[in-house]
Amino acid sequence: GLPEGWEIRKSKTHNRHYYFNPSTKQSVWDPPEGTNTDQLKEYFSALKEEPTQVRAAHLLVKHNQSRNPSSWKNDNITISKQEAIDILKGYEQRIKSGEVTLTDLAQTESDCSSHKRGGDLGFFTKGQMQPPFEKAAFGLKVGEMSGIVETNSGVHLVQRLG
Ligand SMILES: N=C(N)NCCC[C@H](NC(=O)[C@@H]1CCC/C1=C/[C@H](COP(=O)(O)O)NC=O)C(N)=O
Repeated sequence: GLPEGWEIRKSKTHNRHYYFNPSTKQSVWDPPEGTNTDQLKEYFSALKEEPTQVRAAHLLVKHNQSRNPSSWKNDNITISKQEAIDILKGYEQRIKSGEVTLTDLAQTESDCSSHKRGGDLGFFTKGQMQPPFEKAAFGLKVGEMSGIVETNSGVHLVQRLG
């Protein structure tokens, strides 16, 4: 709901939002002339729903294109990305059927060192994890599990814990 050319920025120093116009380089604290204040209110209330940090567990299957194709399980991972996806699809079905939990399966099957903690990565804010993983984790409700997420580490299932 901002007039053409304006965008909302978050000031870290003042921990509040301001309005910036990249072409004129103007930055102001109050919404510029012509702002649709109802839409602005909706924007900020939606923003409040998005958490600043989440806690998530993941089950990672690495493959031969992974940035670090080795893990506690296997010091030389050679399976293809498609094979990794097929394996993860199998895990996904078993978790969805209620046969096992992601946490249990991650303990023995995840190629991440977090397997020791059932895949639990603890709380993290934006900017810490690779973007596709962050996008998936922040888009989940607590308890919800993602579909297959691809990062440079490999392919993952992600479950939000908190
Ligand atoms: N802040 C916390 N708890 N730890 C730092 C995480 C650093 C972050 N890691 C990831 O994004 C990958 C994908 C999601 C989880 C994750 C775990 C990777 C996967 O294994 P790797 O590809 O490294 O061999 N193992 C650890 O980092 C990154 N920016 O690289």
